Order: sequence, then C-alpha cells, then structure tokens
Amino acid sequence: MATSGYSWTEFPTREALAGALAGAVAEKLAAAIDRRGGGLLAVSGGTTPGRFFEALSTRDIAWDKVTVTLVDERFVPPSSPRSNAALVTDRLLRNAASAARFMPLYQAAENAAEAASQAEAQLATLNWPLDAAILGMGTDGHTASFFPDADALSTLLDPAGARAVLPVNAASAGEPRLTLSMGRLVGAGFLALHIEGAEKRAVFEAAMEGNDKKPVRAVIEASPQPVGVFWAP
Ligand SMILES: O=C1O[C@H](COP(=O)(O)O)[C@@H](O)[C@H](O)[C@H]1O
Repeated sequence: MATSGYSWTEFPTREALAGALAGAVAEKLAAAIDRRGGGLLAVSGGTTPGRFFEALSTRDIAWDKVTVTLVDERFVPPSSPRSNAALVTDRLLRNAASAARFMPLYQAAENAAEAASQAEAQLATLNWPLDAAILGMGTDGHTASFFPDADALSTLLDPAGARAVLPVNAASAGEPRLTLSMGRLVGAGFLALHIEGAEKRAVFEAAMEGNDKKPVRAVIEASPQPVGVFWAP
C-alpha cells in the first residue's frame, strides 16, 4: 500500500518490525553524526515502542553524539508508571545507547503550560531539525499528544506554528500533556509511524479514507515527505 503521503511496510512479527525500525533509525543517526557531528532523535511513549527501543539500544553508533528527546509526554514526574521519560530511560538508554544524552519534556512546573515553556527553552539549545522522529498512534487516532478532543486542536495541528513544545489539554488524555509541535515533527529528516495490531491498522486506514480527519492524518498530510508507516500484527 502506498500513497504520496505515506509508505506502508508490514512485517511478519513485532520483533522483525523492531529490528527493521531500529536499523533505519540507527542509519539516519549515523549519517547525521557524519554530516553534522551529532544526531537528534525524538521518540514516542506508551506501550508500543519498548521492543524497538531495546533493538535500537544495541546498535553500534556513536551514541555519545546523540541527543534523544520525546515526541510527547504526560504531565507526570518520571516516578509515575505513566511517564514516557521513564520508558525511554528503562528500555532505550541502556547498552550502547546509555551514552546518549536525554532531554525530557517533563519539568517540575506548576502546570503543563509552564512546563512547556521551560521545555521549549531547554530544547532551543539543540541542533534542529530532528534527524528522526518516531510517532505512535492511539486507537482514537491521536498521535504525539494531538488528541481529537484537545483544546485548540487547530493550533496544535498548525505546521507553521512558532512553538517547539506545546501544552495539551484533552478530556480523553488522562492528564495534561506536553507535545512537540507539528512543525518540529514534520521537519524531521525521517518521520515514521510505528503501529501494531489489527485494531490500529483499521483505525489508521479509516483515518486515511474517511471524512472524519483524525490527527494522525493531519500529520501525514502536513509532512513534506512520505511518512514511513511500520506495521506488524
Ligand atoms: O499516550 C500516548 O499514546 C500513544 C500511543 O500509545 P500506545 O500505548 O497505544 O502505544 C503514544 O504514541 C504517545 O507517545 C503516548 O504519549
């Protein structure tokens, strides 16, 4: 399956997907290190990326020249089982990848808006654009923290917005969120969507075909290059 907006690659197993995605990301990071002296990677949280993180963590690249940040984060401290930062620390920043620098989005601020401003200031020190960004997707069609019921969704989905990090409030999200902006995500040299299982495949296909535009489709449509969709049953 392929459109101008995305390329679809399916794998027989989740392990095979994790290995292939890890290989593709490691290649992009190694090329960035050669080209500009360092690599910048943004990864998603949730339940899906653990296997991919473990595969990537063993890839032999100059991890001491790589900065890892998050596509999005729940407004919870790293001690929370819902922390995306904790997932990255436990499953990615190990083995060879323990040498990477991690820039979390969560800040111990009074609220998500303040945390987003603080994260924005910290991320301004990085060497943009992202070399690779790996998105996930929820069964509601959200990706990053672009939830279908988020306040000011059109602002969140605006690729021309000036911000790098935005606060998100959505009733369905569980807690306030922080997300990289659409502009920073679709500016990545390599943008992939990692989804697994029949339900997410059906959600993705419906989002791409239906009139009810889900946020995942907005990202695909905003991307100047085809998004690589990696799927396994
Ligand atoms: O809340 C989130 O959900 C999505 C999808 O998570 P999954 O558990 O269905 O894999 C994830 O991509 C995002 O980073 C996370 O904050």
